[in-house]
Amino acid sequence: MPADDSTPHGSHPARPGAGTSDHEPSPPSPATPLAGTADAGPVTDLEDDRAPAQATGPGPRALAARAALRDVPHVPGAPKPDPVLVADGVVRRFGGLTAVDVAHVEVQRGAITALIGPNGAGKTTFFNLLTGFDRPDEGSWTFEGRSLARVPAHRVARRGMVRTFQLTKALSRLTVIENMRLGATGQVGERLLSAMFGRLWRGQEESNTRRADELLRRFKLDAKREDFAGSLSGGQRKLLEMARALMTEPQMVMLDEPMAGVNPALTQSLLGHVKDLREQGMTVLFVEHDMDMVRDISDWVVVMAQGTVVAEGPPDAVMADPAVIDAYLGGHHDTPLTEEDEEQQVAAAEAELEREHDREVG
Ligand SMILES: Nc1ncnc2c1ncn2[C@@H]1O[C@H](COP(=O)(O)OP(=O)(O)OP(=O)(O)O)[C@@H](O)[C@H]1O
Repeated sequence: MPADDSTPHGSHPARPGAGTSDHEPSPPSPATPLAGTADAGPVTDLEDDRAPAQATGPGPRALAARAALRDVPHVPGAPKPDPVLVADGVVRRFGGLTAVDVAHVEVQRGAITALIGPNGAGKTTFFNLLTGFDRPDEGSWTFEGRSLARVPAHRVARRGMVRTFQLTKALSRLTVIENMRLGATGQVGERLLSAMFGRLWRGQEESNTRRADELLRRFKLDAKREDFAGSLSGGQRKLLEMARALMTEPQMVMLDEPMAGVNPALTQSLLGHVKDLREQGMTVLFVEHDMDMVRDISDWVVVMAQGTVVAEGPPDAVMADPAVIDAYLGGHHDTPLTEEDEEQQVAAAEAELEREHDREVG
């Protein structure tokens, strides 16, 4: 989704690696930051982004999340030992197209789960449904055991499940601190002005500003506090989106393509912050095309294709799964034609040529 897309839905080109952004300052380090960085701890200083990744190893919560998932079968819809989010029979149709048809999926509490799949697989639509930005035709889902069906987005956020929201044009024209304050309402995209000036806001302004400033310091955006959000680099925007999502102190954070448009200079910082969310006890579900990031930080991967979940498992197992390779490359990519098929195809083509010739002649 482009940074200025004002809708929660967008279609995104496939990205084989961390993208670069025109907005981003040029990276001082030529090293590929995603290579060999598994579970480096959170980077706490922008200067550190330019240093080689520290091999600090997985944190205690990362180890716990992986241990908890160790015996979960690698099958679509696999039950988890401690699911925080459970979806059942969620269907979304657009006219004749079934964009989402998820029979059953569970997201493990305290883990980082990646939602991957080829373009058009239904990932963003599923995300929008879960977070109340869109309504399904069928299905139900629960968060912390409570139904979220028909709960609007701002209430979903208040219940502890937030998603990052791309910087819309309107948000780009607000300062960084104003964006953070909007995050405190739990819903950035909706009722922008009433959230800014309404009565809901006034009483809490001071504590919200304190929290906003703390988060800006943590995300190294405090120097940008009064700058227009639109002036930030691609990577800084992603940091702002994440910081803003944390204003409501959520239990679960949904990240929509956190690496899209991020220059390699900031990827370490972003990866560190996502891992840090897990270390603070949050559950993370993210949609991402960048497979290096998926491999690096995920405890579990859910793969969608044509609206359904086609595979689940830890990153390495999932990426070696023929069903996943098929989903990405198309079902017939490596099926060689038999001699019979080939003869039939040649015969059909010759017959078509003959018919065409006959039409032209007579
Ligand atoms: N509002 C809409 N109206 C009509 N069709 C839609 C709408 N939103 C999504 N679709 C269609 O639903 C399907 C799933 O789209 P979706 O964007 O959810 O896929 P995705 O997996 O997120 O893809 P990408 O990785 O490209 O973002 C696509 O065929 C898309 O064209």
